[in-house]
Amino acid sequence: MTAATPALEVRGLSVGYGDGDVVHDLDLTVTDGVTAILGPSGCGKTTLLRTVAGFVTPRTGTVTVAGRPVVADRTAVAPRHRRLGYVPQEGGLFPHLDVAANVVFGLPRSQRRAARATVASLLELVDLPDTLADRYPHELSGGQQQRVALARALAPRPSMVLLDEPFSSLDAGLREETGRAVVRALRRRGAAALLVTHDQGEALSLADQVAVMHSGRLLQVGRPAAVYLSPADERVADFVGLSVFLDGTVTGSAPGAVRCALGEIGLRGPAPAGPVRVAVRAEQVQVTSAERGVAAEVLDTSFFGHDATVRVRLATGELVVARTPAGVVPLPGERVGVVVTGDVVAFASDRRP
Ligand SMILES: Nc1ncnc2c1ncn2[C@@H]1O[C@H](COP(=O)(O)OP(=O)(O)OP(=O)(O)O)[C@@H](O)[C@H]1O
Repeated sequence: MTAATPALEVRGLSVGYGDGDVVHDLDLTVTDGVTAILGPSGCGKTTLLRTVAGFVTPRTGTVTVAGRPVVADRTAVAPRHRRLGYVPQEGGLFPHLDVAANVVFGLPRSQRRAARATVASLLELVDLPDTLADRYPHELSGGQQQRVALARALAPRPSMVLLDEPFSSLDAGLREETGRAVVRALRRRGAAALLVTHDQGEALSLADQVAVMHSGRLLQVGRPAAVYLSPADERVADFVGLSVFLDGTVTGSAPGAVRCALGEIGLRGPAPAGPVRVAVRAEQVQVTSAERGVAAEVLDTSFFGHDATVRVRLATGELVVARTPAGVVPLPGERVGVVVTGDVVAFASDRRP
């Protein structure tokens, strides 16, 4: 594989189990690094991952791993020969084998015996101490189990690792720490990764590239900031981040601006002239004193510690959500003013989800 050879190329992939397809004519290129497949439950993320792994046979399409076709016209390379690592949701460690035996399990039999030093270096790779080598999976925390599962997946030096919701069973703090450790290990090893998740925070914070999936199709593939700041359509804006959508009009009277119930707001990126749907991120909405901004009444609030969300109803009837600092949360029923900071994106009105 040369530096220019993508770690993974998927072209025209359609996959179904019965009558209809659950993945439709999908294209995806992973150059290197971590690509997150982000989408709601049932959109086909796991099916895509399992098809790349070779556990599911597609109806049509091709899959190329590090320049080598593994699914093509008359080719279907067996899963174990695809040079891919696989980390399932709950690690999938063998309960009757200790950590060392689990880690070397993916290596050819001839290499397993001489592997004590290999075990130590693989555990070090995932930031675990060698002292865990003799423990059994039930003697490890959930985060440690996932790191061992990654060490096992990386042992045969795959060009890419497939991770299926690997952190979903971990609690919030552990999830973040384990996620960072896993990405560090992948980078150290120079392995690309496809990470399936329905957690947008995980996708945005861990991945180099985010592919937003909906009903078996990819709506947008791009860097995390691009997907967040310039969503391709209303469905992406709705699924990634917390937004409110308001009817608006791009009149052209103020260039690069849109008029909606929150006033006239600058536009980020192009928007069609005429009626549009305006996406305003909750963190762009400031709740202030009633004398300022657009008049509103507080409906309810949710306190999260690091911040809070405040749901308000505008005098025009529209509901708007604001993300506010946790120290200044107004009370339900309070009359407030609402101000938008920064630019917004807008989509043609006929492209509602
Ligand atoms: N083995 C199977 N046989 C039949 N239908 C299946 C099978 N596996 C998945 N499906 C269906 O295919 C669709 C996509 O499922 P898939 O598991 O790929 O989605 P997902 O996005 O990974 O969902 P989740 O996040 O809930 O795991 C769903 O409607 C599901 O019911």
